[in-house]
Amino acid sequence: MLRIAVPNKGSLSRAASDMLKEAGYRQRPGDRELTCIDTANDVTFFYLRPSDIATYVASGELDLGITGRDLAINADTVVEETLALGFGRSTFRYAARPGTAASVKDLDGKRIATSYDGVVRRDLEANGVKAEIVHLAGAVENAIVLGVADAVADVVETGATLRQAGLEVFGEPIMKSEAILIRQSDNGEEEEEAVQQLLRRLRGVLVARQYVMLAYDVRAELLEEAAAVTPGVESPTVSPLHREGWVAVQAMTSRDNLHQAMDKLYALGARGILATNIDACRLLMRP
Ligand SMILES: Nc1ncnc2c1ncn2[C@@H]1O[C@H](COP(=O)(O)OP(=O)(O)OP(=O)(O)O)[C@@H](O)[C@H]1O
Ligand SMILES: O=P(O)(O)OC[C@H]1O[C@H](OP(=O)(O)OP(=O)(O)O)[C@H](O)[C@@H]1O
Ligand SMILES: [Mg+2]
Repeated sequence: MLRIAVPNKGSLSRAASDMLKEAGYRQRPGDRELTCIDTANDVTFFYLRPSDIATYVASGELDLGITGRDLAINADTVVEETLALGFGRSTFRYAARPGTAASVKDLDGKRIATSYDGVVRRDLEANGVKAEIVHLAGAVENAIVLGVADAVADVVETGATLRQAGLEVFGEPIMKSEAILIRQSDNGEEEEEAVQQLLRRLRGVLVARQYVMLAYDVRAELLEEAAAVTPGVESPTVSPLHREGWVAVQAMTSRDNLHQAMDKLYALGARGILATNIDACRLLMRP
């Protein structure tokens, strides 16, 4: 039976369970259960603090886990990123009172408050900066006004928390994060079929979220121009229409430029342009 770690609370918890449900797995009914057995798929899910998940996966006790890339890098253990899951996006940045610092180099000899000591230590080392790391469990933005640090290093999503604390980011982002699927690095074992299946299902969810199915009718002589607007993943499907000289086209189209594509098709003379959600899929996407 496959054993998978899922965040039990925090920013990633709900989205991780939702993604697994979309991929056809059973999830716990509430938010207090610590495990959930999915007998149909032969998987047990363990609900753990996201910052502990890399430790369990690295030890080999659990086969896979969902956590944040920043948390995985922050852990003392090494794990492998198997798949980026497209939610829980954030950046990890330094911040201080406006005008105090312009780059990481200005942190030499200063005190930096953070909950992510590992990420900060690595970044300071990479930049040859010697600074004191002040570990705090959370709400690190308060550390400057309360006098325990000169700068902070923390997760920034919208930037609202920093603004409220009167702080400004400075320097290059330390890292970009999102939720990722992790496994033990180099465990030397052939990937089990159950792992392959989970990966196929999660990739299917990613594609289903990213694409819509676009269908339209167009005059046959305009097909090449229309197909250039909607090339699909492999190639658009073209079917004859009862109406002489017209064809029906279907192609997967990225949500990001869906409306531009629909406008172009309409201008070209395509009609009956319909976009529908994809609920699930199995595809071989080119990288
Ligand atoms: N706005 C956000 N705040 C915090 N973490 C976020 C945010 N957006 C994305 N994340 C990601 O969520 C993970 C942090 O998970 P964690 O469970 O610590 O969240 P949390 O909301 O800070 O929970 P906690 O209540 O334990 O502080 C990191 O990978 C982080 O990059
Ligand atoms: O850029 P924003 O959208 O404001 O989000 C980032 C903030 O959210 C998180 O705090 P959280 O609510 O998890 O509290 P914590 O600091 O106690 O973990 C994070 O630590 C930042 O403080
Ligand atoms: Mg937090």
